[in-house]
Amino acid sequence: MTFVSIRDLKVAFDGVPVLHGIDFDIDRGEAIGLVGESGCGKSVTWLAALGLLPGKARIQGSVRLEGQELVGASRSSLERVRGARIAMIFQDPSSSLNPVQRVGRQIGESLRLHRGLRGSAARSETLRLMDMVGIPAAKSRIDLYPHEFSGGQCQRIMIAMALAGQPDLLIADEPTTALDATIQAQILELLSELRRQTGMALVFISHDLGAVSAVCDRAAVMYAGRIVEANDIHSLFATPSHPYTQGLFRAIPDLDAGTSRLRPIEGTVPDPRALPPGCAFAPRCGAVSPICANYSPELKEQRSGGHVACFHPVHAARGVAPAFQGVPA
Ligand SMILES: Nc1ncnc2c1ncn2[C@@H]1O[C@H](COP(=O)(O)OP(=O)(O)OP(=O)(O)O)[C@@H](O)[C@H]1O
Repeated sequence: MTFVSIRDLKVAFDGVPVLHGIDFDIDRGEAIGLVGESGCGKSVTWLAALGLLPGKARIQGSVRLEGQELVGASRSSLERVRGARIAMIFQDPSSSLNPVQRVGRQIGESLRLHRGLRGSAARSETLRLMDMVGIPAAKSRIDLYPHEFSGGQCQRIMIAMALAGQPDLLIADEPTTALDATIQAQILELLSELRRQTGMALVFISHDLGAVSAVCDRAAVMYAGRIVEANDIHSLFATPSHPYTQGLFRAIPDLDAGTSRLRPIEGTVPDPRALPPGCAFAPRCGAVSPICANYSPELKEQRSGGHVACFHPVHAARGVAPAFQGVPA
């Protein structure tokens, strides 16, 4: 049975569609990246799946976790899934950690909630988790408050809280965006290592193709509430086919060639209330033709593998090495 299966997932706020029918599967233990500019629908996809959107959101379609339907599931069954089967970490740990509660207590609370651990069992498991996520001298720091840790260490504590429920799937929503480059690389390395150790699957949400390539097996590129390209990470980097994916690659600073090679995609993601009639990327696309202005292309499997939603996909090798292919040891 497919581990996670998302079919025709749609979300609208106050009657305005922001997600237009998302389809994808995740295998057990797989790491999948969701990439795209701000506002493309990366976060809404998962908040919808976990029942975390506000009441005004209208959700249609299906998200199944090993056959269990999550869309429309009762609050109590979603509460059982959250944390224990699917955990989520966010960009800014300081807004998710309670500033007036000791970190050990916060991790312990997750252990009590999801695994029923209390007292000395919870404390020793908290220490083990702090150690696992690389907090040095955990024994002497378990009773400190969040402000006594650095930003990178707070993100590690958030990861420890997420792991407390032994989830089968961790959703990391821009987990490194607020961190500087060295700490970012360390957190990416930690996520990859934890995935190897625990066998959990990972959804890594990011603007940053380089970071996605460092941790993911596969990636889906989103634009204006749709998946426009999906492929294994190697093929996506070698032969990006959608003009938007190509644009994202051109926007990566190429340190070897100097910053003059950086070419941002002109224009902005359209407002969901004023989407163009055909392909939503058409107004920004260099390969646009009349058909693009009138019809929205479907996501189709390509002969070369991978899926692309474009009337004019490109099938040439990119020939440019990604700026960031791995993390330093
Ligand atoms: N609670 C909400 N009410 C109304 N609109 C919302 C709400 N949450 C998200 N949206 C809209 O849904 C669309 C998708 O947002 P989403 O947060 O999923 O984008 P994203 O790709 O994750 O961007 P970012 O990288 O900035 O988080 C955007 O147009 C956003 O304005």
